[in-house]
Amino acid sequence: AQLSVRRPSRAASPLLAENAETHATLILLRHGQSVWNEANLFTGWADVGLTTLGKNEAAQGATALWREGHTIDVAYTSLLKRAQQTLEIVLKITGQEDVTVHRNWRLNERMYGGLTGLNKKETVAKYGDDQVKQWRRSYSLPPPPIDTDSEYWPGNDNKYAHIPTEEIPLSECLKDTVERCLPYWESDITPALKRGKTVLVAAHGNSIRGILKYLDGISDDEITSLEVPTGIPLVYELDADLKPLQMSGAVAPLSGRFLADPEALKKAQEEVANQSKLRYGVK
Ligand SMILES: O=C(O)[C@@H](CO)OP(=O)(O)O
Repeated sequence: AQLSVRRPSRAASPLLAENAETHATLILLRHGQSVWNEANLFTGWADVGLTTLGKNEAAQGATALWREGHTIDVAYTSLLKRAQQTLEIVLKITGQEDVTVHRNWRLNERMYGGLTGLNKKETVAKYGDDQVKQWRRSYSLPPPPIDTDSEYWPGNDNKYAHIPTEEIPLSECLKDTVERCLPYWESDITPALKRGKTVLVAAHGNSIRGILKYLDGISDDEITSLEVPTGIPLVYELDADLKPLQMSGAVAPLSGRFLADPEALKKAQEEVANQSKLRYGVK
């Protein structure tokens, strides 16, 4: 059944500085925990589904959005099922299953190259903390390329048969991810935002980090320490030039706000960073 949604007046959001006027709303959502997140494996374009916890995270994110009364006009996601499943859960729980969903490979996770399928902590044990940190978070140094014989090279997956071979990555750093995300941002997402729509993008940790770097003008250095947790919606209000408005409750360097209490958010962000720290957890 359609849930009733309370749409706050756009021009009078209590979360915005006085005189700031919202033209469009952008909601970014990383998928819930995937089977490979759970196993602590480098994932990238490997197409794995959500765990039960991941589905619950998506449901919690959906509830947080529903509580705030967001009415989604149009939704975008990647070609990977963990993001698609998350989006489906959100639209179902918020009673908005009729929303049009656009899927595009340019919103995929960063392609993890030769690291795809390796355990993050085992990789640290083998190559060292510094090397893995660089591979995970350096802005412009890509991990080693994947072998084109590998089952994880997207060129061997018919889902990507429509993409020219030279555009199918062998490995990507965040800079590469930004460069392949932005053309889609400009061609397909920007027009909806320009028309004042409320847009939901269900994507991935690193494709969202790339969009945030662009939106908030975050430096190459600062982006290395920004983590995006699973299943917590991140809401941006944009002005008519699509510049982000500073929202109260936002944590620098972001001007949008995560729908989570600050302590829970910090803990979730630290957990992402700690996935490649040997002394944390068991996997
Ligand atoms: O493995 C991946 O594809 C990503 C997201 O899960 O991991 P990381 O946070 O290490 O970049």
